[in-house]
Amino acid sequence: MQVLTRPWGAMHYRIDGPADGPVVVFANSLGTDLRLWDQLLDELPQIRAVRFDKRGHGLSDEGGDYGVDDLADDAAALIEHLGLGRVIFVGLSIGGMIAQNISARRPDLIRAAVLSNTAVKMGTQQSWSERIAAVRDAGLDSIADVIMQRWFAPTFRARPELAAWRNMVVRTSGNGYIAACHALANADLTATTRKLALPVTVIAGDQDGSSPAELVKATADLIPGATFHVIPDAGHLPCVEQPAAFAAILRNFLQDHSR
Ligand SMILES: O=C(O)CCC(=O)CC(=O)O
Repeated sequence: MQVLTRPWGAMHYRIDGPADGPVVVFANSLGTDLRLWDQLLDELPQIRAVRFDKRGHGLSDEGGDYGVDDLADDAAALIEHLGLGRVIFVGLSIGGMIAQNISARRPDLIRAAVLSNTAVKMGTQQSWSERIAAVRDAGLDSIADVIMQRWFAPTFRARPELAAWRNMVVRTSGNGYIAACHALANADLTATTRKLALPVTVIAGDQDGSSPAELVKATADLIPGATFHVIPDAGHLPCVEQPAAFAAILRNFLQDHSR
């Protein structure tokens, strides 16, 4: 078990893959922990994968109130602590906001970025306030079924693994989830993301109910030179539903941009 001590508490992380593989750092989404990337990493045994549980998720401490800047600072601290040099950074949803933010603020640490199912701004103050109130009043269990509908296409929702993904959401700390909702409500990365000056590829799912493909494409269109891919038969977590398709995109991107 590996932990980096941050001023707010313990941040859990994990490293897999060969020491001489291209280093890829992964940031996960709201209500998921670093197991989000398990299926994808089965497809990519050649990479050195560094994953972490952001504050309030997985095995990390809750970490109080924070914004996307703070989450990006946590990722930067991990990259520096491990002496990883300049990495490829892959982030999904709020993890994709971390990827945009760290790419803009710490280009000394990021060689290229993959933005999955994310945008410069997600949701509205009202939608996040409603979600925060629901979690505060009735817990994550009360919204878990609706989340599963946004996350997964119907074929995946019929699979037995659905129960495990639902459990992952329900077992997330309520305080941790609410703090991440506040960070999402307050984040608008338009000004910095449109000035990104590194290679970026952007991935959407054609059935994403949380960050629809058009929203994701609008962010891709803002970034000079960014490429854009839509993965078919995938909702909000294409690395889970279509790991081979996601891995093919990442493999090509790594070929062009690692070392
Ligand atoms: O997944 C995220 O990080 C935020 C977007 C979202 O609202 C996901 C969901 O539908 O729960």
